[in-house]
Amino acid sequence: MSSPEGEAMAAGGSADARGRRARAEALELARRSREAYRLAGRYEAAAEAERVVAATLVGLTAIGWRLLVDRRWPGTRSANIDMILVGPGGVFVIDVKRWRDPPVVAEGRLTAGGERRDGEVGKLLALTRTADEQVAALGMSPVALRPLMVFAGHRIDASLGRVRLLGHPDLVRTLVAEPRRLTPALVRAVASHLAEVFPAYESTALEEPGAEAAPAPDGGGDALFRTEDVEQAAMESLLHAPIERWMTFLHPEQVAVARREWSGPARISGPAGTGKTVVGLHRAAHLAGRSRGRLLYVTFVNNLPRVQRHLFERMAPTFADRVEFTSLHGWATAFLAERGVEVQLNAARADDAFSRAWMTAGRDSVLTEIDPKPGYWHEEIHHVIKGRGLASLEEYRTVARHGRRTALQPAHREAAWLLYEEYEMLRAERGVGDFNDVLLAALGELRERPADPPYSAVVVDEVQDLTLVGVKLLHALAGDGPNGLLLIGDGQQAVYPGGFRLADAGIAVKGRGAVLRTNYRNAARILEAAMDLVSGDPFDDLDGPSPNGRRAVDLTYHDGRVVRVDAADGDEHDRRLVEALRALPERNADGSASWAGSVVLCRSRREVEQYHRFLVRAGIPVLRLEQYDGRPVEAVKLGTYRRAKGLEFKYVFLPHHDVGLSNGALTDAVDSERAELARRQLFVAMTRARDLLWLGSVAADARGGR
Ligand SMILES: Nc1ncnc2c1ncn2[C@@H]1O[C@H](COP(=O)(O)OP(=O)(O)OP(=O)(O)O)[C@@H](O)[C@H]1O
Repeated sequence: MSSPEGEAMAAGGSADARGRRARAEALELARRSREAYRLAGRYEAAAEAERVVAATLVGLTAIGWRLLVDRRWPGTRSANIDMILVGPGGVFVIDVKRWRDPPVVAEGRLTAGGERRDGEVGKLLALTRTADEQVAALGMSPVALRPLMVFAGHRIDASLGRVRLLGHPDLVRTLVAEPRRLTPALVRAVASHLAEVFPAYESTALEEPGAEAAPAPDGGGDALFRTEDVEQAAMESLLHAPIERWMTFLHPEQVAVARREWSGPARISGPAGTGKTVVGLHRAAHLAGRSRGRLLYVTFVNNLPRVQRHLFERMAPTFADRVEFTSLHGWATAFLAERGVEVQLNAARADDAFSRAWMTAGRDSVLTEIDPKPGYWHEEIHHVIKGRGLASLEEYRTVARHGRRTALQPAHREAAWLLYEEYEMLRAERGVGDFNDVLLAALGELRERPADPPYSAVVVDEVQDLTLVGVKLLHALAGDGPNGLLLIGDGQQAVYPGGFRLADAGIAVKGRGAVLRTNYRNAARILEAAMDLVSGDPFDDLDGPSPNGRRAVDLTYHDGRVVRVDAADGDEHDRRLVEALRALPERNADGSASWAGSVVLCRSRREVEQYHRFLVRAGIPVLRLEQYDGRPVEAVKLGTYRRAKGLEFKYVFLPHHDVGLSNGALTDAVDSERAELARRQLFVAMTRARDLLWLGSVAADARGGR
């Protein structure tokens, strides 16, 4: 996922220039609004407050906004919505209200003078949906469209779902302060499109120049709004980095997927970098706009929800408090705590129980014929036996171990089951649970009593990394209702062994799938290098196996480089890494390298620790991915391949990238399985890079580095 790395600093130029621009905009707005006010006096026998609203909106046209007045709404019966305003902050469908009694919003309802006025909100929403459809044809996401009720003569600032309610004194300031979404050219293009699809009843009187003008109110522009307030609002908008383009515009096919009606659980798949998460986020916003309930956006890795939440807050601030971003384990732990169920999660003590179990039931068993190292069997227990929630040896005997390439004989399955039972006994003796226990307990609890209030939709990102129990849990949470469960993922990027078919989880998605095929992230050379690595590897993609790793992907052209460094020894390797980091093309104002868009990724946590110390000694600021939330930080990010799931960076550095990959023909099935997993993990790391991929390696005899 892209983040506004580096853009914040570039936003709007120097502080002085921004200040001048904000002041100029405020003055121009005041001047034009005064003119409009005088004109409004000529053409309308309008109340003073209404005249002020109209004048200030017209004034916005002097600073880059487009105003469409008195539109016809084809296909709708209520045609009395007043205006559509298009500007740097997006599209606003505006209904100006001239109520005698002040509007009141309480408990999700709109009233005035003690009478309910929800119908008015419903009407505005319905018209906004018509506009949603029209902008979708331009590839514009509904997140950039906001229905606005403006109250002449009253003061209010509230929201009812998607609808914002504003009194006229705060109107201009609020619109001007919006972060910038549309460039001037896009404002023109969107406004022209809307002018065509929503034709005017007649040309508006307000826009005609008048020969005679009524006098401006006392104090001129100050009676319409305070110029200083608008100046401050313009400054606020200029201080924020502009909203990334994909947060407003998608490929029309992506918009169609985000808005599609699905009668039950659905699935979005596609190779790395094809905008799966982007579509997932837009879909979450779309669903939030149509329902009143909570939504859950869940993924496996811990730090990704933080990054996604920040992206969503920028992209669709209106709905930010409606969507919960969380990791699966984070959600399950909070849910169990809410229900008063205790699971003493202690991964370290659970691992210790496994080591003991291995000593008694593993290391002298037939399992060593397959793999003498306990790691393989640890994974077998966590991803296959417990991860699938298997209840008996009988079940385990016949289960298809999707994603694990090494065949097990009945004797091996029996031995693995005994090891599992030993582990469970020792773990229980210690009174601790592992991650699977948390998910199993949450699933049991949910089956007994559903979540209250329920989620109206659950979006699962990176679904390929979940265990079967994890997916069952989310299915139990979302149910089989329309637009309830959306699974997003790509089997080629699975970084854990094991695997399952959706049918195993009782989830049917037939006929409700979308495949994305255009890579928007990686430069062609980077994607090519990554694809080369896995092109011979079949992979499991939840619905069934895929025969090989080379997939049809369309590329969006952009330049980029793959730099391969073959060093004679570890010291040279690391020296060249530092040189490459210092030579990054992006610079700070003082000419030093900008680290904001770069990441160093390692295979293991141990290696991360080593590189952390090394980079700090070399005077390079480091931010661990555990602390990264997607916002720009002037430091090199550092973490494991697994932690980098779902993220993206301009510059990606992979030291010792080829350790653990197969060099020749591997005869041992477990070794080839391990090498294949290592390739897939490296593939994930490589496909995080947008513009530069640095691949470090050391001649085999000198491997080991520092
Ligand atoms: N329509 C679009 N126009 C321009 N850029 C886009 C578009 N859609 C997506 N992108 C860009 O592509 C990048 C990759 O998107 P995203 O992270 O959603 O892909 P993904 O399929 O989830 O990737 P992965 O599976 O590798 O994590 C985004 O950060 C965004 O910058």
